Amino acid sequence: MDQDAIANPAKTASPQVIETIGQEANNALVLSPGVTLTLGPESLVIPDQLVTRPSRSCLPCLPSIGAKNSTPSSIPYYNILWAETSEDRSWLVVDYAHEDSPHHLVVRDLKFAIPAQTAEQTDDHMAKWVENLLGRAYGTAVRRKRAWVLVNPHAGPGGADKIWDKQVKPIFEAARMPMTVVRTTYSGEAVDLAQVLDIDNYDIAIPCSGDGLPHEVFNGLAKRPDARRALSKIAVCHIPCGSGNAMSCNLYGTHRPTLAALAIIKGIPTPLDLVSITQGEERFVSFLSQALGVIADLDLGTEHLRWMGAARFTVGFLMLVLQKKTYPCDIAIKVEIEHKDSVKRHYRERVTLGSTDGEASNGGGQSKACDGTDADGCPTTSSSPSPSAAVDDGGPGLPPLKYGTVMDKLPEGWELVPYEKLGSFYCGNMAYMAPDANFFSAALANDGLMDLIITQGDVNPLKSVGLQMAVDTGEFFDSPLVTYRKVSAYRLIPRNAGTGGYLSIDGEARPFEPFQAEIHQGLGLTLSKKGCFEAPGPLNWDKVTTSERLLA
Ligand SMILES: Nc1ncnc2c1ncn2[C@@H]1O[C@H](COP(=O)(O)OP(=O)(O)OP(=O)(O)O)[C@@H](O)[C@H]1O
Repeated sequence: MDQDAIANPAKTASPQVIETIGQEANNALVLSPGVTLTLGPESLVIPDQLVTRPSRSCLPCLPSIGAKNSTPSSIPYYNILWAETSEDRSWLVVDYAHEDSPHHLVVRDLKFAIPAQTAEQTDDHMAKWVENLLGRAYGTAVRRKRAWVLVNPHAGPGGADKIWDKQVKPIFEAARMPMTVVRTTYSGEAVDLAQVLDIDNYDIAIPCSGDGLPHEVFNGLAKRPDARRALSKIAVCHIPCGSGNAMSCNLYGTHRPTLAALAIIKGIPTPLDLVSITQGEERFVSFLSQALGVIADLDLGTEHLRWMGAARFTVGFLMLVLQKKTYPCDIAIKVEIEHKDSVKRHYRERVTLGSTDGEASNGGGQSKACDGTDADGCPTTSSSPSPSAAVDDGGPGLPPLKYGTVMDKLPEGWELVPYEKLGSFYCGNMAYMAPDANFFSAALANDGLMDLIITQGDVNPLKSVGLQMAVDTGEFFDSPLVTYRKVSAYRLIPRNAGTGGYLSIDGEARPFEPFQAEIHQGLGLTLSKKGCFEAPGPLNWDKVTTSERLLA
């Protein structure tokens, strides 16, 4: 076969009717003798004749020349975005994402001609082959999800417009996703837009932003008269363009926009717990975290140090711990799992071990809130509801509040405990709060529980620094300086409310005033890679088994 024919199989002298090979009828697509596209176990195998390798660079430290235009010898199914034939079946196009550098993916087409002589069974075989390929590429993920995209041009360090245009949009286009794109023009616009969104026209919402815009989208959906349907119909996703990007880290295990885009294309629906917050007369939802104390001050109180870049957090942290700053407040907590060992056990029981590769996944869909005494030994949630609490009437709006609002009398059975020397109150719904900041390592997507961390402020500064470093090493959970509990509701009253202070909810500043929180299991919807968070879980959580065995 001459070189030209290899490059363009349509030019082969004697066109071949496409045939099948062996028993794997729909796995092989023969383009001409010896040129076969094969559906392998994990990837699409490209015949040697179509593989083009980049020329090697003269210096090992430089990328190979033409790397972007090369065709690999196989394409993992996960990277395949779409495949289709032209109407006359003379062309087959396979679109795929190719990670040609550690920093981004490039979308490219693989085009080649099918021999001219096509019979009816050829058409049929080809359609089946393409369907087979797409089936392997998408698994149970919905193809061509209809996306409502929001781009915040001011997110994080800037550049969300460019990230969207240059890196993300081409990948979504290659996956043939129908899209409506909106560029936000003012703060709060995403709330307004989500409130009136025609939810029957879309499957997913994709903020290209920090964590602020997903917070707004959840809240816009939550404000609708049909809030429950809207929140369970529209999967709120995230393209990371901010500086923290917690949502993307947890759901897709990355803060790189192109990898997040691919994870969204292949993502599977995952119910997500949402937390109702009441403050004054207001009720809104939180999907990520609530913080008061050192963490909130670091997040919101170091704006004046922004010129330092990421160093502002280190400098701000050192300033706070040297002052041994404390944040006196009163807190009533509806604790569901009190001890760290029980938290680990709860986590472990909801994690399913991958049967073949041993990979752990905290399989959210099966999880169940501890709302009664069960095998876990979880305490019962027997507190009497507050006067304004209502029985869930199954109405279309947000679920009624079991424990009323912050304006109500304290629910029966709740006790306000004084925390004179609080260092940090940090409540989380997801594990990572930023890349490499896995604060809530036992968090599950929809166990109907919030993870609550409390630390004291009057700690030796060196110990505080060590504690911060323990977040990086994964030893934070086990630190004796950390109280880690699973809770379903709480009320927090800062002592010096109204005097200025920082309260951060999903990373956004809220008035430094009393508020109450209550979780709703699986009220929201998102897409994740495996139906759970991409976080490793508490260190040594398997050791619980050993101690339990010893106890037994
Ligand atoms: N066009 C706009 N002009 C001003 N503010 C906007 C605009 N669009 C969105 N916003 C607001 O920007 C705020 C922050 O958004 P977002 O989380 O996307 O970025 P970020 O806070 O910079 O991210 P990070 O906290 O990770 O650095 C949100 O409250 C949102 O309402």
